[in-house]
Amino acid sequence: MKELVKDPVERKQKNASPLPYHGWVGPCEQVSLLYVGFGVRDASNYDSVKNFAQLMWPDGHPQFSDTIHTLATQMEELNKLVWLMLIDSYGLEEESLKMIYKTLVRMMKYMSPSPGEYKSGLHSHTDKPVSTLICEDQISGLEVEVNDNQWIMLSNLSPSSFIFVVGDPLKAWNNGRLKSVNHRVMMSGDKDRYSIAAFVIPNEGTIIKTPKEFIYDQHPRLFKDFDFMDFFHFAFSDLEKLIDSGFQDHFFLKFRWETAMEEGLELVFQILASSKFNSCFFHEIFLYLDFYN
Ligand SMILES: O=C(O)CCC(=O)C(=O)O
Ligand SMILES: [Fe+2]
Repeated sequence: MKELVKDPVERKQKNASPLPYHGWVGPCEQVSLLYVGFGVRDASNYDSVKNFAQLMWPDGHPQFSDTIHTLATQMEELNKLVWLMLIDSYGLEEESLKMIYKTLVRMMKYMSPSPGEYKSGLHSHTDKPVSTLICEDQISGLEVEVNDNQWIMLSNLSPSSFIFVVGDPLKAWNNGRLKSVNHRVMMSGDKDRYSIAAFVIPNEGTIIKTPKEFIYDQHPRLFKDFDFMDFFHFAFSDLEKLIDSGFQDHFFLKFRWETAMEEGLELVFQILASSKFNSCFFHEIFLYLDFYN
């Protein structure tokens, strides 16, 4: 990533895409003067990563391609695991959350602000992809809105922590039971922050539908079926919509990769099965969930 950021602008501009938030974004007023991000669509496919690397470096940087491809593949698996936990906790069939998608990997650098400053690195937003996994390089900065305008910073994450963020389409899928959290990046101190996020981007033509099991008298349908790509383009067509999309509220789940299988699954099942709770600590696992019932 450090090498990428040093590339000349003309080369970074080659990381372009017709899809929103898929390409290079340099420091700018709309996002943040501290933000730099690169995107690799379909990053669990080796050729996509190789194509990206060939655009960025004359020698194609095989080590970069191998690393990002491996990471993307594993993050994709981890995301599938979380989806399975969700489906299972609701007692649904796997089919109920099945879609064809690509994993978009974004590599981000947030530059440290001037001494003494506490400055935005990424404006507050909810995620438009179905779900997101984020890992960071030990420099904190990611904040979550837990109540109206009350933010908590996710700090001291272990190097093996991943943060799972529910996107607006996942909230729509389960009729608003899971909340898509409003989050942002705030920078202070003298160290730059690096993070990598894997986003689930359904293929063209995917319709997000709420299964009938989530719709009943006390919880009438909240969202119409919608075409993911239409929504995605619409959400990015105007930055204001991103900042205040009305999809606020919370669902945040952070857990250790290694423990996810054993303790994590168990715990998540238990917690999802019970309805009244706000937060819960268990070993390295932190869950922040807020159900409306
Ligand atoms: O870099 C991070 O920690 C968060 C990035 C993020 O929220 C996003 O790209 O949607
Ligand atoms: Fe985000």
